Amino acid sequence: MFLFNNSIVKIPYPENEPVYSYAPGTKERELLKEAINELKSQKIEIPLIIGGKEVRTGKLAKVVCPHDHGHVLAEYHQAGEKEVKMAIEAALEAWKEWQKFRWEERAAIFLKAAELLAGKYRYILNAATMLSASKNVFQAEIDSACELIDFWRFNTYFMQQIYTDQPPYSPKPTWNYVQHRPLEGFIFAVTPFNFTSIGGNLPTAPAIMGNVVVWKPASTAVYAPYFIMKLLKEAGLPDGVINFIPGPGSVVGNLVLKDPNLAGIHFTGSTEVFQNMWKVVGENIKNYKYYPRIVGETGGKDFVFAHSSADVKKLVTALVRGAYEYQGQKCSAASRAYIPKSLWKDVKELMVEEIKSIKIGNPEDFTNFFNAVIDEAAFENIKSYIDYAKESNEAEIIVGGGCDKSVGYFIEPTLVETTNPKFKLMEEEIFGPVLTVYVYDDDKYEETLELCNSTSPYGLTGAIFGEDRKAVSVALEKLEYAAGNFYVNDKPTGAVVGQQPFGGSRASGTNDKAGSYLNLIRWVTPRTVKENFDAPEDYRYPFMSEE
Ligand SMILES: NC(=O)c1ccc[n+]([C@@H]2O[C@H](COP(=O)([O-])OP(=O)(O)OC[C@H]3O[C@@H](n4cnc5c(N)ncnc54)[C@H](O)[C@@H]3O)[C@@H](O)[C@H]2O)c1
Ligand SMILES: N[C@@H](CCC=O)C(=O)O
Repeated sequence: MFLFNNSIVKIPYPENEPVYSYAPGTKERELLKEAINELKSQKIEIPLIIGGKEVRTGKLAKVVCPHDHGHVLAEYHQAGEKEVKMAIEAALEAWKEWQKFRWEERAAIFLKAAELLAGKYRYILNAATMLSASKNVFQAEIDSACELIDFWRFNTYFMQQIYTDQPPYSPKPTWNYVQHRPLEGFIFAVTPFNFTSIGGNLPTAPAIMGNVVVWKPASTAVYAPYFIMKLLKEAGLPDGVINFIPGPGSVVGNLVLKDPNLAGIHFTGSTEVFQNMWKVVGENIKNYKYYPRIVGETGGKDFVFAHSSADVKKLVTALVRGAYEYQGQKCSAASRAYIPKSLWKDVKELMVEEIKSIKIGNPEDFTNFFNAVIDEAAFENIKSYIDYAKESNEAEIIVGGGCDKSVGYFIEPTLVETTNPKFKLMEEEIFGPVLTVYVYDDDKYEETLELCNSTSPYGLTGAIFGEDRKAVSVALEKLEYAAGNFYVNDKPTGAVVGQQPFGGSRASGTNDKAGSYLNLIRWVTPRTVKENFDAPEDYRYPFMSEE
């Protein structure tokens, strides 16, 4: 199984996967429609995958289309205590071989996975994401196809960068070098519902670096991950390197987190869940064999801040895309905006016109820009914020606000204006298509930047719009810690692997930047080796000699 190769090989220089258009008449459109029809015509059964084997528990849960919740796409088996133990054992068993694989072999597996996804799996993964997460074709393509392909191509490249990073100096007669070993133990990957690519990246980033993984996907995102497991097997990933155990977060999480062999957590999801996981780790710290690495990207309250010199059309496009693409269910989505009084009339008029033109419905109809939110719990939570705004005398719904869950979980793109810059909707993450605007006096630019910086506990993404360079510079300075991904005259969403490493700090996470060497470096434990080619033979130092 090992490649005997005495050459120093190089990973191909990665390039971002092109985004297909799916315009009428294109081949990709035809293939995607075929894949959608195929998935819709069947109800599949999704097993757990432990040590490469399919495991069925009989404790079944449903996968439905959020835009048509009567349509069941699959039933999946849920893990309990027995399966959690089996998954950890299978991972630890696989560790013995996997950590010995040469890095070129690991790279080859993930580069092949990228090609499989760029080719025959592209349509199945996109169709699965459209149907089970309610994404339009463009949102599916940039996520489940392009971003995941990019993660695999770029991460293998970054792996090589990490391995080549060596101590700069070895004075004669010594040779110093660093071996970037995988962690001892297993990594617990816990993934969110909203990005298939994050689902694929969190277990594979540690695996690329030679680690073994127990993967718990979100209960609302089991469908597309199941196809990722199939793809990885076809790419040659050995059994047991990644073990797939869907199940209730609290049940699976608590069991895994207390295992003494836990070497790391790779999490993306809400701040609350992450903080609880950290707490469990803290409470069990004496029981672990190693200090678990904790990497988590969590919530956001992302902002767009406009200066009076902003271009109104560009600002409005960024607000509409930033707030309403994928129904605002991106951790990076614009959910609060600060607009100067001098621009508000024009911005408001154009926003209302644009929002009213947004076509809402099933993603299978490619003319729809906007689809459903993920499930009933999300629907009720988002609606509660809209109801709160409706009832408040500090806010007004400018457009939208309608909610209907009779067929699918549909919430209209909603624009709220508030007179209170600390209004609840300006502070808390809603994770839905609700954008709240605070209109400020033009001459209070700097004070309002400070307000923006101190309003929410998060620090994920943000954007400044303005043609006046001095105003942009002031914003860059005043908002230095307000966002881990900061945009100048661009929307705060849509980071691309290899271009804008992604993540935030404050309550938004550990900022270990997905899609960069900064993330991969968390999955190695370096050993420094000093070889001495001419070791001293006398313990005495020269200064001790007699004159
Ligand atoms: N910063 C980022 O890069 C980023 C990216 C995507 C999503 N997010 C955040 O994710 C959230 C939305 O995703 P979600 O609804 O899937 O989040 P969530 O926190 O509800 O769930 C995330 C994962 O945690 C699991 N989980 C829940 N309770 C658990 C427990 N006690 N122990 C272990 N695991 C547990 C869930 O089953 C799921 O797999 C938003 O807050 C969003 O901002 C952040
Ligand atoms: N990386 C994505 C957000 C991921 C979170 O949901 C973006 O930049 O929009």
